[in-house]
Amino acid sequence: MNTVKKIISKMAQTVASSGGDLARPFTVAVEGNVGSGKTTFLQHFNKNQNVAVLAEPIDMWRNCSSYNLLELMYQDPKKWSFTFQSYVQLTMLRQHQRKTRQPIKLMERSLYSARYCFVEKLCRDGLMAKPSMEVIDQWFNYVTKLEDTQLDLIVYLRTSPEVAFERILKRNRSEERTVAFEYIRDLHDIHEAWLYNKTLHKCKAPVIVLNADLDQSVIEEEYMKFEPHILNKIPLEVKSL
Ligand SMILES: Nc1ncnc2c1ncn2[C@@H]1O[C@H](COP(=O)(O)OP(=O)(O)O)[C@@H](O)[C@H]1O
Ligand SMILES: Nc1nc2c(ncn2[C@H]2C[C@H](O)[C@@H](COP(=O)(O)O)O2)c(=O)[nH]1
Repeated sequence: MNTVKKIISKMAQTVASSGGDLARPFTVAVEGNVGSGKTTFLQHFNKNQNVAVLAEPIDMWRNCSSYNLLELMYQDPKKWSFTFQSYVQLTMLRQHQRKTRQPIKLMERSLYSARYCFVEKLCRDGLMAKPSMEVIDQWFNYVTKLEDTQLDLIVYLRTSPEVAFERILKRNRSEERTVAFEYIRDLHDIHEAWLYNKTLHKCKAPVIVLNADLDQSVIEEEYMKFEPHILNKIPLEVKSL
C-alpha cells in the first residue's frame, strides 16, 4: 500500500510542477499573412473557457529591454534581421512551451511560420546573410527536436495580398509604414508554398483554410463553420491541401 501511495504522490508532484497538466493541450496555430485577421480571429475564441488564446508576443518584439526590435528590423533589415529573428524564435518557443490549464491552446503563428515564411523571405531578398540563416536554422532544428513544439492543427487565414495590404494600411501600425505591397505579395506566395507543399511542411498538422477576405460583417459565419475542428470536436486526418 505504501508503494502505491508513493507513486500517487509522485504523480501529483509531477502534475503540480508541470503547471497542473501532464499532456500537451490540443495545439492550434493560426497562420496567415500580415494583416490577414489573425488577432481578430483570436478575439472570437477569447470568450471560450476551454481555449487558452496566445497572441503573438509583438509587445516583446517592440520592447526588448527598451529596444523596439520590430522597428529596427523594418528600418534596416540587413543589419537587424538576425537579431530580430533570434528573438522571434526565442519568444515563439516560449509560446509553444507555455503551460495551459485549458484543453485547447490557440496560438497566433508559430516557430514554423517564423522559419519557413519570414526567414525564408529575408534570405531570398539577401537581407539575412547565409551564415546567419544557418545559425537560425540549426537553433530551429535543435529546439523543435528537443521540445514538444508539435501542432495538432493549422488554421490558415487565407487572404489575397491586396486585401491584406489594404488592412495593413488601415491599421496603420507605425513600424509597418515602410511595408511595400510586393513584400506582402511575396509573403502570400511563401505562405501558399509552405502550407500547400508537403515537402516544406515540417509540422505534420492538418491545415484548414478559411476565406479571410470576407468582411468583418460576415466572417464570424466562416469562423463558426470550422469551430468544431478548432475545438477538437471533429478531429481531422493529416492530408495534403
Ligand atoms: N474580416 C475583416 N474585414 C475587414 N477588416 C478586418 C477583418 N479582419 C481584420 N480586419 C482589420 O484589419 C486589420 C488587421 O487585422 P488583424 O486582426 O490585426 O490582422 P493580423 O493580426 O493578421 O495582422 C485591423 O485593423 C482589423 O481591424
Ligand atoms: N521579419 C519578421 N516579421 C515578423 C515575424 N513574425 C511577425 N512579423 C511581423 C509582421 C508584422 O509586421 C508584425 C505582426 O504580425 P501580424 O501578422 O500579427 O500583423 O510582426 C517574423 O518571424 N519575422
